Amino acid sequence: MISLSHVSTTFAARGREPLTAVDDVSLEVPRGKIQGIIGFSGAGKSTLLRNINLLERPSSGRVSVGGTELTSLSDADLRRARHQIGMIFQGFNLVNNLSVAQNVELSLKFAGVRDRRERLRRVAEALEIVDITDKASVYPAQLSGGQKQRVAIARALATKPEVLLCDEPTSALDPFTTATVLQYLADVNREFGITVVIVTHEMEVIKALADDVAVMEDGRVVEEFPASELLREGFDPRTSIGKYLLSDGIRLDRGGAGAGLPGPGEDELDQHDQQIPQQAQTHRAQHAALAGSTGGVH
Ligand SMILES: Nc1ncnc2c1ncn2[C@@H]1O[C@H](COP(=O)(O)OP(=O)(O)OP(=O)(O)O)[C@@H](O)[C@H]1O
Repeated sequence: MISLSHVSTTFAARGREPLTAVDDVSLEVPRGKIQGIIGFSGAGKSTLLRNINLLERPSSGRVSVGGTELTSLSDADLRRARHQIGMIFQGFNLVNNLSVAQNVELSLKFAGVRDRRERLRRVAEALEIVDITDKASVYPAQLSGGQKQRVAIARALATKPEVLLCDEPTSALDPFTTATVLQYLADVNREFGITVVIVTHEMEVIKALADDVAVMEDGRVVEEFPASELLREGFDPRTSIGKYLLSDGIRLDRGGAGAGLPGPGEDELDQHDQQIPQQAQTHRAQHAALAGSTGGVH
């Protein structure tokens, strides 16, 4: 689904040595998988993530998403291709003077969805997915961090992307809210088959969510392994940061629909005003609804 081939990104700064933030990285992320990218601060994780949708154009190498080589597209074609790639950020990046619904609608306007009724229908669907319909007319300042991130997820999903890029999506959130946001990401991945790439320095997030892990250091991917290895007794990562991943963390239920969170108890989450998604019926209905309009999610 995502293929990075010998990608390097160098930042030039006047009067200073150029800095190679991403150094000859090749990485394959199969369709429907959740790829974690982990590493200490400054390792090049965010730059690599931004290389995937060419928010940061690599200095060299090739980037393909869904069989399309983005690095060879014209600007106009790249703008179109980017609609299949959603992105969420640590700081949520909502527009403060627009309501929740208007924030989500904005991404559809950018994606060229001209029919207002179609936009509103898709806004409603996207808000349903993250159970935040009741906040549609509220402004971002009136939302908690977790609610803001759920709106950001809705905004990213509204254009029906095949890929969701997540740049430290839970770093600004407390552990309860983190678990809830991760559960939504796990659900979206499972229900819609969206391929997810998540950059984080939070080892617990990787252990809870990722299928595969790439460890970055000094711009390079120094180690890759399936996340399941982290649970295997005797697993011994080669790198020091890989070893650090072995510390305990949150566990999410990645199993069947309707499953709760085995990390914080459901009671605690309910008390925390962050509802676990109604996976079973709601998502099946939404999937059918989304799949029914303009080509479907997948
Ligand atoms: N636009 C830029 N111009 C110049 N240098 C940059 C730019 N963006 C990133 N860098 C540098 O590239 C290196 C990698 O940065 P990057 O943000 O990708 O790392 P990171 O692993 O995501 O770090 P963090 O976890 O702190 O966000 C850092 O040294 C950073 O200062």
